[in-house]
Amino acid sequence: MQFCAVCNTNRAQVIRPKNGQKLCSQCFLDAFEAEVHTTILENGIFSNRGERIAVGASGGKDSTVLAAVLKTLNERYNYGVEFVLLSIDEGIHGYRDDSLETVKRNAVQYSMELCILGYDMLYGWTMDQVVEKVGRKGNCTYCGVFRRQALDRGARRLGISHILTGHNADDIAETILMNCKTMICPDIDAKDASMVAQH
Ligand SMILES: Nc1ncnc2c1ncn2[C@@H]1O[C@H](COP(=O)(O)OP(=O)(O)OP(=O)(O)O)[C@@H](O)[C@H]1O
Repeated sequence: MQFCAVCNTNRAQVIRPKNGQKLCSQCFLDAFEAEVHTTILENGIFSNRGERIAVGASGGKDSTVLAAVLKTLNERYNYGVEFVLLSIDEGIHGYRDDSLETVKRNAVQYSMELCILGYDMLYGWTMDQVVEKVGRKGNCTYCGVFRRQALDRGARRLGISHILTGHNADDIAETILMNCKTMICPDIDAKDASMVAQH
């Protein structure tokens, strides 16, 4: 059995990809929260007390962790800001419906206001209808562009000028690989790029 590199008492349960450190779950949570807090302070992310800030909430693990850690730190360090969950329903049957249920539960659990906006409300088309019209090829590109704009429009409707998203290091690596692919490796597709990013 390997012991946690920080407390040296509990069993190590996580290997941190960024530094190879083996930590128990409590020490991992402590380190993660401390790093997020430091990033918030160093970058002056919450400089306007009383400001309402949107959290892009997809119902997936990254944005759920984001909402949870923001609630914890806002209470612990009294940033004095208010978070509003903003969810975009692309209108993809059998895909977003389930995750929106998670967002609704999160809103209750974290006591955050929730705003759900659909592509149908914003653009007059659901993604299912777009696919029916243009086919499957390239539909992720349409969807990604619509989603970014939908988050902007949603925030404007709420009178909010800042949006936080749960993009992580893998997402950034994937974006870089996808942007490079035409130059260095034209055959790589999004799934391959994502797998490379994770390694
Ligand atoms: N439908 C959505 N509504 C609101 N925000 C979204 C939506 N989809 C994505 N986002 C925001 O963009 C971030 C990155 O989205 P991406 O599609 O890469 O999902 P992901 O990396 O799987 O994250 P998650 O686990 O939160 O779904 C999410 O963490 C979230 O903050």
